[in-house]
Amino acid sequence: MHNLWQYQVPLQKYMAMMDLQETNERLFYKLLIDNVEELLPVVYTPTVGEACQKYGSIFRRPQGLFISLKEKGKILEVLKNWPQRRIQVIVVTDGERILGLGDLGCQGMGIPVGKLSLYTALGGVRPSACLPITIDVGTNNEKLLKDEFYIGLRRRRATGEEYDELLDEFMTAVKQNYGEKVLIQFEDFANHNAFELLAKYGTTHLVFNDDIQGTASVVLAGLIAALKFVGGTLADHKFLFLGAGEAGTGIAELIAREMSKQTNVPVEEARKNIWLVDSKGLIVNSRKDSLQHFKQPWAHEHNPITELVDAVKVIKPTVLIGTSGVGRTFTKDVIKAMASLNEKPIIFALSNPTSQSECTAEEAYTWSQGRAIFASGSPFGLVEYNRKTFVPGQANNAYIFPGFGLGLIMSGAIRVHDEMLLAASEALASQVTEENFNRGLIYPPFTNIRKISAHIAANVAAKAYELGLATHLPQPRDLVKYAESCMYSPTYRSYR
Ligand SMILES: NC(=O)C1=CN([C@@H]2O[C@H](COP(=O)(O)OP(=O)(O)OC[C@H]3O[C@@H](n4cnc5c(N)ncnc54)[C@H](OP(=O)(O)O)[C@@H]3O)[C@@H](O)[C@H]2O)C=CC1
Ligand SMILES: CC(=O)C(=O)O
Ligand SMILES: [Mg+2]
Repeated sequence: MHNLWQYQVPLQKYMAMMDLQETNERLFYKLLIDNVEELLPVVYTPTVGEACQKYGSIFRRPQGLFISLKEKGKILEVLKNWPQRRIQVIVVTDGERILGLGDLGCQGMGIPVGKLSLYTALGGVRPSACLPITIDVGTNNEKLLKDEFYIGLRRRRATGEEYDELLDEFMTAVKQNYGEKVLIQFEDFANHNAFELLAKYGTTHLVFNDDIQGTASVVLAGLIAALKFVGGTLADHKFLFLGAGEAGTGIAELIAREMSKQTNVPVEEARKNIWLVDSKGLIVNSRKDSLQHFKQPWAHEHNPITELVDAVKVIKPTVLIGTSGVGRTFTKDVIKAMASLNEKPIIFALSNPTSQSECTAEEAYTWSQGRAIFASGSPFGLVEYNRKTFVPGQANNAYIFPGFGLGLIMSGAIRVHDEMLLAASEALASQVTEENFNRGLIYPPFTNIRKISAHIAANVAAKAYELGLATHLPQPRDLVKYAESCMYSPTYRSYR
């Protein structure tokens, strides 16, 4: 830590951490686990975003496997080049939607690398069982195509059949090489591929889309905890989203399912409490014909509204969630409108990295006169307002996927089921202690994350057994203890 503190610039700290991961993996994980709150923003959002943007010029060595269009027909051979054989989790991206930073092509590799280091540090999956993969089908980022340090194919993105065939060969090769119990986490694909990949491979492979499913689970947990402060059940609340893509519609659907479960109303009915705004305005029935399929369930009967602030005033949400990838879109007028409608407005600005956050923590607290229940995707520090200290929450899927993955691995699950996402949410929400609530927290601190992950893993595994999707039999009696016993720990022996 003393060495790291020599660096002032976050990107330099990131590079120092990546060097450490390469040269002394155990120390890297020991450091990350023991200093998780300080180092998460270094190896993960926001710094990993900058690292991806500059990946070509800070490149030292490949940290994961690159599979490009040039390897078509040989993907199985490429997989066999990876030195580790017993892989349990693959995080794969094609780099088209890296955080809220857009198409970063092959430079998106920073994301699978970062996510997998959290699988180990936060969820205890062995580092050697983790495989980061970037599929290089080109990039439409003109700046990168002209950048002399760009590390990927210099061509525009493959689409249609060319893309589908490469992905299909990849998915088949993974199953052939590692069996059906390897977890494939799709990460930061653009939504025109993400939903289809999940639907296509969800019935044949153990796949999980972190942006759609992991985000939904973490936000639902935060909302369940937030109800302690605002009162009522989910069904008593009205939700408005800015952004109707993977994160937005994924969260909306899980909330609707939980509502439907709690109140015994059909999910179609529950959806009516949830409204979404995209780049063209409120999603309403009159737009139905031109909407992508994942937006269709949210096209309710209403007049068109283009401005968010007007949508807030008319829809009167109690919860406002930002999943637009565009920074500073929760303006003073928007937050003030939320605060005039609600005693305690729930405001989540989920877009990453910090530059893309819909508002800052300080803005949310000051513009709501200290009444907002606020969480963001990237971390914000404490905020002082009116002689009170506010602790913003971090609603990031990093709370969920490490424990979720561990639960799948330890039960030998062969498919992911939506019920498991609800199980993960409930486990996370249950880990918020009375003491946390007294400090105004809706998420437990990351310092306890390994214990939290063990609880999430246990709940997810229990669901896998209940649904008959687990293959590791018999079911262990104490799943939390079993989860803890499965976790990799970078311990140092004492020779004294
Ligand atoms: N906190 C967390 O754990 C997570 C955060 N995220 C963050 O969420 C953001 C979005 O990700 P994702 O859902 O995958 O991206 P998508 O591209 O799938 O969706 C983005 C959505 O935002 C809409 N949008 C874009 N610009 C505007 C605007 N100016 N006003 C209103 N709506 C707008 C788009 O509209 P249209 O459809 O019309 O183009 C689209 O519906 C990213 O920044 C990402 O980092 C994602 C996953 C997890
Ligand atoms: C956190 C995350 O997965 C994202 O911003 O895409
Ligand atoms: Mg992501």
